[in-house]
Amino acid sequence: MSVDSSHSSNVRHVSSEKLVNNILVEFDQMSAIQRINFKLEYFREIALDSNNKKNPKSNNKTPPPPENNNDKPSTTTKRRTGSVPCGKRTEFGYAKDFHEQYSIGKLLGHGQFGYTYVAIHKSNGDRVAVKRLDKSKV
Ligand SMILES: Nc1ncnc2c1ncn2[C@@H]1O[C@H](COP(=O)(O)OP(=O)(O)OP(=O)(O)O)[C@@H](O)[C@H]1O
Repeated sequence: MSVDSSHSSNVRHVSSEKLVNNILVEFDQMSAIQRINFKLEYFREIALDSNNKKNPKSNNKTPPPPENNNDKPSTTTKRRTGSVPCGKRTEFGYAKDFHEQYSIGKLLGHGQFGYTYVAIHKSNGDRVAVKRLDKSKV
């Protein structure tokens, strides 16, 4: 499955869109088990991040960062497993111009976080499933 983030009204920069497109092309090539692991890891990241935002000083299970190490920002939510570092810009080598390459077709269905459409590659006719995410929900 692929994901198209451009539906969101608060797209901040092109690199972010590129990252999402690249991640989703990778996702398209994963096996069912890999997709499940990807989703689990993704939602774990969101839960961790949202917990840290809500309770920055709370007594959660994440150990506090070492004090006064150096001037670098804290990395308490460091990724532990998985191959796609959510929130970081990663170059997968795929083109970012999704809408140049694909046209969006009919709606296939929807989940909690967005709607899934058929997308057709404009030059070779390949059909893929594209998930359009509302960024306010992730
Ligand atoms: N490759 C596909 N081919 C046909 N239909 C698909 C495809 N992928 C998804 N769909 C349809 O889109 C619906 C939503 O898919 P999606 O993967 O977003 O579900 P989900 O994982 O439950 O969503 P969420 O994670 O947002 O809760 C599916 O129930 C299915 O009907």
